Amino acid sequence: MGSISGEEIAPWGKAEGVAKEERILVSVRVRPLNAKEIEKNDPSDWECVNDTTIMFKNSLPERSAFPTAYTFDKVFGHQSNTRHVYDEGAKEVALSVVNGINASIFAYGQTSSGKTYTMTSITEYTMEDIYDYIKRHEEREFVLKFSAMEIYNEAVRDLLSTDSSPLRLLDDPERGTVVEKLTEETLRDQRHLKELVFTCAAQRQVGETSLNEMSSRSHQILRLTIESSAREFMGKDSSTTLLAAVNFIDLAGSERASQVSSASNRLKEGCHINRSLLTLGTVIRKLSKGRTGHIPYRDSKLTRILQPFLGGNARTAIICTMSPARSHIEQSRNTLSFASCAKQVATNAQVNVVVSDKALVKHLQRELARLENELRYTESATCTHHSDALRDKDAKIKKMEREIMDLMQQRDLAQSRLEDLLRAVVDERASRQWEESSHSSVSHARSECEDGVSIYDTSNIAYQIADLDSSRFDMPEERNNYEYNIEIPSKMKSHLRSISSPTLSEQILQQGWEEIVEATHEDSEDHCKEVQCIEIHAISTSRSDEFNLLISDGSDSLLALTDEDRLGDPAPQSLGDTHLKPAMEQSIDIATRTTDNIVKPCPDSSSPLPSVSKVMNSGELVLARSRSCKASLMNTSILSLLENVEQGKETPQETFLKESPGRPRLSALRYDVENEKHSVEGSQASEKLTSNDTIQTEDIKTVHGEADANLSTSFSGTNEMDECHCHKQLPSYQTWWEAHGAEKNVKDVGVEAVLSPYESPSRRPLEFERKRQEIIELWHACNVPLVHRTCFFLVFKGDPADSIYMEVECRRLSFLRNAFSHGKAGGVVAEDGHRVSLASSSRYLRREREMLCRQMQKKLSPDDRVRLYAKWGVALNSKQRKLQLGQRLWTKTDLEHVKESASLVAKLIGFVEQGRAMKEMFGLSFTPQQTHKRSFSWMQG
Ligand SMILES: Nc1ncnc2c1ncn2[C@@H]1O[C@H](COP(=O)(O)OP(=O)(O)OP(=O)(O)O)[C@@H](O)[C@H]1O
Repeated sequence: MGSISGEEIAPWGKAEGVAKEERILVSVRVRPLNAKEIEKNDPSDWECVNDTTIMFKNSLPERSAFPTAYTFDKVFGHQSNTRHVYDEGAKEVALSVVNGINASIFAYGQTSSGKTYTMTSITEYTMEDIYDYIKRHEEREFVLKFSAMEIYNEAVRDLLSTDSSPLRLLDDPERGTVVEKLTEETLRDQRHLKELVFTCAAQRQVGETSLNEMSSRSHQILRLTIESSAREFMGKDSSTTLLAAVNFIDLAGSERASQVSSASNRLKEGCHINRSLLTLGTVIRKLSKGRTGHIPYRDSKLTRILQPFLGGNARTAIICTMSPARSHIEQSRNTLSFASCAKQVATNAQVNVVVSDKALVKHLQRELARLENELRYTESATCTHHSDALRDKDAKIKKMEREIMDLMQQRDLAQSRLEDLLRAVVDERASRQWEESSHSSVSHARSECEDGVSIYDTSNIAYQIADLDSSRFDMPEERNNYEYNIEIPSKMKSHLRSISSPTLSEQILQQGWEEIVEATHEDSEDHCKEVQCIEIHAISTSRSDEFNLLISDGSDSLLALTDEDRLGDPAPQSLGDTHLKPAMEQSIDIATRTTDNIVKPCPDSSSPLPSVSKVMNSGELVLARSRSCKASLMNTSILSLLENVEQGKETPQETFLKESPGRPRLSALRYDVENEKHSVEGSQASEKLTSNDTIQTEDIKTVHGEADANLSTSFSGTNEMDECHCHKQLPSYQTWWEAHGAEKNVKDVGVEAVLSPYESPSRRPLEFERKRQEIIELWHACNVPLVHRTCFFLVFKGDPADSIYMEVECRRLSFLRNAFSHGKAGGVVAEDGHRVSLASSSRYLRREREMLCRQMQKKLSPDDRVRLYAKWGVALNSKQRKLQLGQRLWTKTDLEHVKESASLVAKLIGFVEQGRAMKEMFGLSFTPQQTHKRSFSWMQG
């Protein structure tokens, strides 16, 4: 140190922009006791024990908060001269300016501590060294500028101007705070500089204080700005300029105003001085803790102007001056405390390189070219990546298109095969039926039909073909509960219309429909269980004297019985006319081909055929449908199950099995019989039937015998089809159905429904989930009974063969919901004139929940109930807990809730899954059947 050589200067441009963090260089200078202090015998309490440590000589009182020793970068005792202070405590920092680094040298201390004394000399030494450096570096051209200002009473004054009016501070986006109109003299030489410094000293505000006759009452800032450029490159594109400034800051005294006994203007100065110094102290303290948070540079003009030199882009040295006298102990401690804080402050000085316009343009052009290169490389890399990705995607798309084509071909093939199969089945059956019944029954059956014969189709698709062109649903008057109907598929209808014999049409339709169902199932063997059983019951009603030829299972046949029938009118013992016998025998044959679990319903000995013959002979018959076993299940098994549940009976699995797929009539009878017990209109016939609960073929015989007997007596000879029955009592349920868009909804339920959504094996699980969720929401929307929901939910679990049932359930529910929502606020009108509405179904739901509550008492142990209350969020200390639990079931549509609800309801009703038979029971029971008034039909009002 001590001199500046060319080597000390960073190579031009190399240090450009490189910030170097370093701490402020802090030194303390203790002046000698002055004359006054000596005169007052004010002892010196401070001793510089070495060049970095100063100690308080006297012992401190106990528990004193003040340290006895302070360490700084440099400590100068009273014997140190200013040259030494400069060399050790300021020179290195100050001369950074010639390297393009900003620098500032502060003098801080109380009045009369020697700030001006020290700073004046340091400024002078620095100037000398700078000019010395310039002399030794002729290869560079230097431009020196000098400016000076003072901040007096928070006003900035230009010390190089005679105009003492305060200057404004401006915020420049590039240069920071700038003093407006501040004179900046370009120095001609060193002497010029000395003159200016002298001028400043003369201009500076001084006054007398109790401690200093020539006290500097302002903060003085002398600024020397140095620009330097290598002469070699000057005027060339590559020329650069170093630009930096060094500040010499002689602060005003840091003492308290009270310590300065002076005139009133001194007190005012003190306030302003202290304000600036207070802010300076705060800034230094905050900077000493890091640059986090707000630094209040703008709180004073001093800190605002010096902001770049305080913890910023500058090297900084602070020389703290102090008096050793005991009388100034407090101020000395304050000074040392400030110095300690300043010691922690770090700055980030960097070489400030000014680039010429030409050089700047060149530099920017180079930078632009570099960036463009980078961009091109990135783009090409990205393009390559994208084109690869696109190729992959194209390949995938092509592969998927091929797969789609394959699947579509498979679908078309399957569809074509199915249609062929259907056509073949229907044709075969039609021709067979024709042959078997071609003797005489055809013409007779036709005449019967033309007279108003009502036919139920086999698949529980009830329709009436009194007029084939306008088939209507048969809906006996006394019915007040309904299930849904499904329209016959259009293909089947057209076949039906093409066949002249209604009886055959009915049978063909029946069998054809079953074939459709069979065709949609992978295992067609299972569907051979679907029994066609023709039973003929002659029914006479006292009101209408109508004759119905019923092809029916036990359920419907019983339901079709009028009061008079049930009262034991003798059945005809023989039938003279056997027009329908071949057809019925055929049906019976089919029935006998059923699997073992199906009770053969029509043994020869007790076949209803004689009765049928009799009825047919009368010419006043009602042809009831030959219903397959599956048709009966919906009306029988579940309903009987529910009835049993209500009556506290268990429904053992084996019983259910017996009653479900293979014993349609018996289960129906049993159900009806039990219902009849509760019916106001309980009949004698029913009572007879209740005497036998065991499911035996004999029962069936008995039942049929009874029925036949009834039929014989009810045959009272009316040759006309009751108009009322045909047009009023059977008020075109189909018309109602069609009017509500049901035909459109359901007519294609069969084949299309099976083919479309489930045609792709990969889509089946997804499609099933979607369909099931749709159904769940429709149940919710239509207030479908919980038992129905439960059974359906538990039965259909995604087997591919379930598709038709799911589709049918979905469509009929959609129809119902639409009917409810489209101007059917009062509900939909069933053909018997009863209104079925959301309100009525809601009432039913309420009753159903009450029923389930009663089951909870019977089926669940107290522990089970407590567990369930906890699970379902029913407070244990609340009242009517079972009812609360019941009311929580099936109230949401999320799958988890539905599963839980179904599980609990199934337990309560003793539900046991019955496999395919159970499904069929759901799938094809679409007819708006009247069941019993106490049935659980979910359309019940
Ligand atoms: N180190 C020193 N050696 C000898 N004399 C000194 C020293 N320091 C200061 N003095 C003398 O002390 C007196 C006060 O010094 P100076 O004016 O520099 O104090 P100051 O801190 O600037 O006071 P103020 O804040 O009131 O301006 C001067 O007469 C000066 O000559």
